[in-house]
Amino acid sequence: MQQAAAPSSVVAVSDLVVTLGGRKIIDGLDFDVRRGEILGLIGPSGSGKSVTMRAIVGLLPHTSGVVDVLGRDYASLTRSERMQTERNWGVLFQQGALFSSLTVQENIEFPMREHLDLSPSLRREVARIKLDLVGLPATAAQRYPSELSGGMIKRAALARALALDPQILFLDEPTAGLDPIGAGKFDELIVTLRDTLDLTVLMVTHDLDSLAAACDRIVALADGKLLMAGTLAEMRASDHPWLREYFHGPRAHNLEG
Ligand SMILES: Nc1ncnc2c1ncn2[C@@H]1O[C@H](COP(=O)(O)OP(=O)(O)OP(=O)(O)O)[C@@H](O)[C@H]1O
Repeated sequence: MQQAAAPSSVVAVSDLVVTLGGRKIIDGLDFDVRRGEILGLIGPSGSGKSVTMRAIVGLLPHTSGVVDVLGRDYASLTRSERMQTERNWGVLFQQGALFSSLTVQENIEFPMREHLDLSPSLRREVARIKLDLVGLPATAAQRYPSELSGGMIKRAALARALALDPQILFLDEPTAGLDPIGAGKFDELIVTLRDTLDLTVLMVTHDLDSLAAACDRIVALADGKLLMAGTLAEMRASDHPWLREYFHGPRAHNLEG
């Protein structure tokens, strides 16, 4: 059954089914992302978190159901309407997915070239502002991704995701591969950006510290279905075996007390 998007929903996923290679990966999923929140998407490995994110941003087709972004059903849009809608979101893929043959500056400029009609000098200027926003020095602009640390790659990819001043950020495991201090700083950066740029954020994560430090709400998936949606406190109070193990297991010691 399809649900009407709540007024505050920036993303509303209704009865989503995604079938890949003949297998139902997402199986009747419902959840929404509310304006201004940072929503953490969790679940066991292979439960369909990345597929869900890719289906929302139109990189994977869905078999049935509705993905409504900013009040529009993405699947029903024309090509030019999709281009317009895509300007409203930025995506940070796992491992950053920067173009290795382009400098950081060129990577950040890439979405601007695709979507905006800016002069080269204005593009350069905007790219420098985005670099500054994510806490990278101006000297990083001329470097290639292979010359950056893992943390710098994440920040550069975040700068690229912010290139078009999006309303929504989609982040796929943003702190994976970062040391705990770097991961903590990245969480802080996401919260600061959300607050200063009025962003709404959907973050796929396995990182319990990120859930505690950055996320307002959490959606848990299992086998492509919604397990539970709620706050960290509500998740921690759940009796569901996977949620109990996840939120009260040995790795959850920072959340205790
Ligand atoms: N393009 C594809 N074609 C076929 N199957 C796919 C494709 N992409 C993902 N899958 C399958 O879909 C399932 C869910 O994958 P997904 O990457 O969404 O999991 P996840 O919850 O993000 O896992 P992890 O936490 O390990 O990153 C997996 O079984 C995966 O093999």
